[in-house]
Amino acid sequence: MMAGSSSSMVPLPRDGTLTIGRGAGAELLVQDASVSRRHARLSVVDGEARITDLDSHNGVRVNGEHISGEQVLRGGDVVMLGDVTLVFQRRDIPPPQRLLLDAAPLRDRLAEELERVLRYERALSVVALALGPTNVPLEELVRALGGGLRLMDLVGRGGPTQLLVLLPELTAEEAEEVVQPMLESLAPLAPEVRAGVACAPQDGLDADTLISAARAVALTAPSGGLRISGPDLYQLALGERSVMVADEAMVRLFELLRRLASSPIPVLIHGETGAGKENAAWAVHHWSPRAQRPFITLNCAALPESLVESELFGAERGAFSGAVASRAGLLERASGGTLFLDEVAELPLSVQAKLLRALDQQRITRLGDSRERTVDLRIVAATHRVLADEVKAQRFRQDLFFRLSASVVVLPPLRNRPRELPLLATRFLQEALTRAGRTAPRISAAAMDVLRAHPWPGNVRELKNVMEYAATVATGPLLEASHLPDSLQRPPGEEAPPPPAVVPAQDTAPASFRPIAEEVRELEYRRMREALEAAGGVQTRAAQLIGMPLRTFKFKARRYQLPRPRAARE
Ligand SMILES: Nc1ncnc2c1ncn2[C@@H]1O[C@H](COP(=O)(O)OP(=O)(O)OP(=O)(O)O)[C@@H](O)[C@H]1O
Repeated sequence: MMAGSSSSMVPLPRDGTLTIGRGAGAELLVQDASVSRRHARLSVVDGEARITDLDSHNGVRVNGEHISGEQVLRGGDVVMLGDVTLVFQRRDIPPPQRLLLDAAPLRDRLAEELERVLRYERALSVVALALGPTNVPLEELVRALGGGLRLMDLVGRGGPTQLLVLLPELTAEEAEEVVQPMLESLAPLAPEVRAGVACAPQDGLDADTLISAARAVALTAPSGGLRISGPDLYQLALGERSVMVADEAMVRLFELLRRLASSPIPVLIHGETGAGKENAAWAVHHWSPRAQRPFITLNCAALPESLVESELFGAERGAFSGAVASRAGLLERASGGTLFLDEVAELPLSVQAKLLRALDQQRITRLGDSRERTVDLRIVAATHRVLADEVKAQRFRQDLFFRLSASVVVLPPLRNRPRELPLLATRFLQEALTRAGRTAPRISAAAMDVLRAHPWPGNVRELKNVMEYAATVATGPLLEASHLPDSLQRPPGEEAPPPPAVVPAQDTAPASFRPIAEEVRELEYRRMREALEAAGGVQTRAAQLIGMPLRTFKFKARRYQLPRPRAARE
C-alpha cells in the first residue's frame, strides 16, 4: 500500500474480508483525506480476491478504470482508493492446480517448444526429476512443486518414478535457480529426489535427445541435488570408472540399475559379448550400499571346470593336489560386497547346485573343510546366452535361473546405440592418442559413415580395438575411412551382413525394430549430406533443396559435423 510518501505490506487473510477506510471501524486504517471512512471491502474466498466499493466519495479504480460494485483482482492489479495506491500480489494464494501431462503429449509440447527455440533463437531447459523411492502419488508431488513454476512451464510423466519439467525461455543456469526450490519442496515427500537439467539448443534440438540428456545427468546427481549438462554430458562417472550413456535405451537401463542397486536382490544382465556387461554390473555395485566393499569378478568361461569350484568356494590346504595353502574363495572374498559372475551360463552343472545352496543359505564350505562359514552375498550375473534356452536344454539349473533372474536387464548391442557410437569412437581415439602424447585427429564424415555401417559383432570392445588401430595409422589432422581396418570396409553396393540375433527381452524391441527417432535422425543426416554434395557445399542452396529452414540446417550441420566441400576447396 502506498499512501503519500510511505509504503507498507499488508498481509491478506487466506479466507475472509477486510474493510479499508479512514474511520475507526475499518480493519485496514488509511490516514488519507481522499479515502472515505468505509471506502472499500477486500474479500478472499476460495483463493479468489475481490474488491468492492462501499459507496466511497472518491470511488475505487482498478488499473485506472472506475469500478461499480465489486471486481475480481488478479496478481499485479493496481487499485486506487482516492489517492492511495494498493498493488495486489497473490504470492500466498495457492497456484491453480497444475496439469500432469502424459509422456506422449509432453513430448509433443516439447517438440513445439523446440521449433520456437530454433525460430526465435531462444533457450529452453528440460528438467528430469528422478524421484527415488516414494509412496506419494505423482499428482501430489506435482502439487508440491507449488508456485515455483510459471504458468508457461509444463510438467509431465517421465516414467513411474520420474517427472519431467519443461522450462521455456530458461538457460541451464537460470533453470538451476528454479530447480533448487523444487528439490526443497519435494524432499519431504521424496527424500532421494535428484534433478538433471539439459538445455536447448546446446544439448540437442529434438525432444528425444533432450529428454535423454536430462535423464542421463539426473543419474549422476547426488541425492537431493541437481546436475546440469556440460561438455562431458554423457560421461557417467561411477567412482573409478566412467561409462558413456547417451542412447535412450541405455539411459533407461542405467536408471533401472540405479533403482535395483539399493536392494540386495540378484541382477541378471543379458547382452552380447563386449557390450559393457561388466560396466553395468559395476554400476549396480557403485550405487549400492556395498560400494565401499569389494567388487569381485569371475569369468566363468575362462576357468577349466576343475578349478571353478575351488575358485568360488576356496580350499583348505591339501584339499586337492596343488592346494598348498588354505585359501578363501571368491564368495568369501566378495562377502559384504558384490560378486560379478560373467558368462554365468558356462558354469558347470555340479557347481551350479552348490552355488544355489550358498546363495539360499548365505553359507559356504571350502573344499576339504567341514566348517560352514557365513557370507553376505550380492550376486550380479551376466550372459550372452538366452538363459531360459539353456534351462530348456538342461545345461542350466532352473532353480538357479529363478534365483539369479530376480531382476533381468538387457544391454543393447552397440549397433542399436547410434548416439553413443561417435562419442565412444572419439573417446577411444583420444584415449589412445593421449597415451602416445599426441592430439587426436577429427573423424571425417566418411570414416564415421563406415563406423555407422558396421554391425559391431564385438560391440564396444571391438570399437575400442578399431580406434586404437586407427590411432596408430592416422597421423594427420583428419582420420579418414582409409585409416580404418579393412574388415570394416565393404565394397559399395554390398549389403551389410545381417546383424547377429539379439537376446529377446521383456522390455526391448525385436532386433529388426529400432526407435523411430533414431531412424529419422539417420535419414535426416543422409539427406542433408546428399543435399550439401548436390549444392556444392552451399548451405543456403542445400537447405532449399530439402525444404529445411536455413538456420535449422546450419545448426544441425554443425551437430552432425557435415563436411562442406566448397569450404574445403577454398
Ligand atoms: N558405455 C561404455 N563407455 C565406455 N567404455 C565402455 C562402455 N561399454 C563398454 N566399454 C568398454 O568396452 C570394453 C568391454 O566392456 P565390458 O568388458 O564391460 O563388456 P562385457 O559385455 O562384459 O564383455 P564380455 O561379454 O566379454 O564379458 C571395456 O574396456 C569397457 O570399459
